[in-house]
Amino acid sequence: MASRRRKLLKIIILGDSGVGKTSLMNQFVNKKFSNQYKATIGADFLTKELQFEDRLFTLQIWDTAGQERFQSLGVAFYRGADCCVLTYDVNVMKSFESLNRWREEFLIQASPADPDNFPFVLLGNKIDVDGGSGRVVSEKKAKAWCMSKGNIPYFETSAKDGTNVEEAFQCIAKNAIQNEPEEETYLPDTIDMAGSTRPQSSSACEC
Ligand SMILES: Nc1nc2c(ncn2[C@@H]2O[C@H](COP(=O)(O)OP(=O)(O)OP(=O)(O)O)[C@@H](O)[C@H]2O)c(=O)[nH]1
Repeated sequence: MASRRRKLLKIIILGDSGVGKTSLMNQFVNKKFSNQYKATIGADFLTKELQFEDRLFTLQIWDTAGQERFQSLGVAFYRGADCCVLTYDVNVMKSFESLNRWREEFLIQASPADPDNFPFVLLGNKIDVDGGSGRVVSEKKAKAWCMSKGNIPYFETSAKDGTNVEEAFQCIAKNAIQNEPEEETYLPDTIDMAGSTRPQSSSACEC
């Protein structure tokens, strides 16, 4: 039987410590959420398969450490990324103010061929907290920032109740697919990736 090949898409999630990067990834891949906080050390990834227009893809989603003392990622880690997900907490102004730094850091480390057109997606997380009464970053302010950076797609999410998580990752996948060059990285169908989960299928979005 002919082996079908899956194209590998590398997604990197960046943002301040505690904004919910790990939780967003777990909600998307495993449909699970935990209230407990466990700091990410270095980076960790989960994978998920998806089908888009008759082609199979494997999303390799890298969750990185927000805490400076746990950041130990070199240039090699960032290279080859197909989409970068910037994340902040809508209830914490400092996490929003850090976005410029995270974006710059990514562009320096990954040095994409066309930095002006590299796909970023912004997630404003924890919109569920206190029914939204404690938020300090308005949607308008976040969208203005996105516009100033070349119209980055923006989603307001809750990793806790799942609001917009599927939609956001569909958009992330679509942007990653569009960014992937003709020379593609493929995975054989039989590969067993350490640390990965058994993914579910889904299709990409219109974003
Ligand atoms: N209410 C609420 N809590 C959340 C949400 N997302 C994450 N949390 C909580 O926020 C805390 C931090 O979440 P993490 O996902 O570990 O944050 P992180 O950005 O990965 O943190 P680092 O590993 O330090 O970079 C945990 O206690 C989560 O349960 C959300 O959407 N709503």
